[in-house]
Amino acid sequence: MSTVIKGGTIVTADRTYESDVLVEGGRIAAIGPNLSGDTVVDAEGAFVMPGGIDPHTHLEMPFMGTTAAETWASGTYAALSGGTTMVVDFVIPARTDGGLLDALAAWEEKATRQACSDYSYHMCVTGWSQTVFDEMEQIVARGINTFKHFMAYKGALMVNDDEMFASFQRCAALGALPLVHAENGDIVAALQKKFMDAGVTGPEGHAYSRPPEVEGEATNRAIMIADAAGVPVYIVHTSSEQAHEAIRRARQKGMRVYGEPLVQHLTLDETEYFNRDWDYAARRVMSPPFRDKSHQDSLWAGLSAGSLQVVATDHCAFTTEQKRFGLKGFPAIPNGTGGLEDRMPVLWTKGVKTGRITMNEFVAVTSTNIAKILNVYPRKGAIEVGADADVVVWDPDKSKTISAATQRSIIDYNVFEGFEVTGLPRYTLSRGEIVFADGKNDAPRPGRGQFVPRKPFGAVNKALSVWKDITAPRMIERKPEYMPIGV
Ligand SMILES: NC(=O)NCCC(=O)O
Ligand SMILES: [Zn+2]
Ligand SMILES: [Zn+2]
Repeated sequence: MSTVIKGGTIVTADRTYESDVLVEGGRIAAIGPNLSGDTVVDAEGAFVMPGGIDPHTHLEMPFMGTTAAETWASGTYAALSGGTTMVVDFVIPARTDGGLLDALAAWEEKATRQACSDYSYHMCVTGWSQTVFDEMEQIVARGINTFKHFMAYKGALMVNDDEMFASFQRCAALGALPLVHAENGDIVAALQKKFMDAGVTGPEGHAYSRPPEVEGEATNRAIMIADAAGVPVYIVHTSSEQAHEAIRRARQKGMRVYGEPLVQHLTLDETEYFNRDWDYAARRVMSPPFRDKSHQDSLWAGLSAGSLQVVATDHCAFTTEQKRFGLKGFPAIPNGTGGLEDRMPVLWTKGVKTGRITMNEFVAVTSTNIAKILNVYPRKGAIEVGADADVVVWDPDKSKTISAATQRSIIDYNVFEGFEVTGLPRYTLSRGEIVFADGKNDAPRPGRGQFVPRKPFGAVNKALSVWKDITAPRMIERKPEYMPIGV
């Protein structure tokens, strides 16, 4: 059985051209004019792009005394309906001194049964021990080449500098990439207490207690630790000019540092937390919080200039009922928002249609760049012969108003409620299978999604370790005649 995507314009990270795409056995078999196949997918007037990759999700994650309500089944269906064909989810060990393999087993149990889209994992390092050191190697052998570190969430997920340094060195040795949630967790905890003591108990206190400086400081520190350990580093949910500045500066110095703004931070601002409706404001509580417009401008500039590489969602969706756990005080509001379904349409509307980014940059930041960073390119993130046929047929004229009432996500609200978006998937194909067709409401089969293993990094980590070795501080050989006598 073959499928031909006919009459469209292919848009990749570096080219735009008219061509048909032939799909066989789940892969792209040919690209060229006048191709034919058993099934025809109409791409007339549409753009044919690599399916989106969202490298930052927390589906059914146990967190802050509850569990994120978005399931693997609903979240990955929502993703496909918005043009995202692969998600990368964070595995969180239940213990700080190990349990990486147990946590992976728990995540596999949920994902293999339910995932509609392809998926991969990042492993979180939430403490340091000989067991963590040993298990990291086995995690890499299982196809996971990224380890996440939280500099915030004191008393829960947070790691200290020495633990991070140890883990980063281990990443360097294993050919893995460390990821960092960069906020100064000690200062956040102190500011949370300060605002609670002052009677600021509502969601606005969440934003006040996590100012951009807290993020900028931690980003600088994470970069310094990565440099000392001789490993590249990826900063998740970069939300502020201060963090972006740290990344920019490091990159100018030749360091391999990557930055990931979220579509929420690009399009929603801090006034959301000042809304008089408690539920409205609490539903938007996430870390880092939404910032003011000047930070948004900085993030958009970073995407077009190349100092920021990826747009993700950090999809970590709690219901209104769950958000109300923090009614007595904002520190207890579960942190996280949704966005999986809306990332591509919102970014297209607010980015491509406004001229902030080009179509090719859109493909780069939603798919190709992260495929390269995660070492799955060109199997994913490419329209190339031999690549997985993860393709979105994008209709640039199709519009809708985002609404919780019509979304696939099972959450009872949407932070983009009322956004008018133009540019939506007409079809989404995952390994050649049509998993979303506009106007049809059949969800793809849960469990059809496949785990995508990722090999350790060769070139980048090797280059860095060779250079670090050449430039390493060395002992100075001193002849006896240059040494003090009789001491
Ligand atoms: N971002 C957020 O508020 N929740 C998810 C966990 C994290 O990534 O920090
Ligand atoms: Zn985070
Ligand atoms: Zn996250």
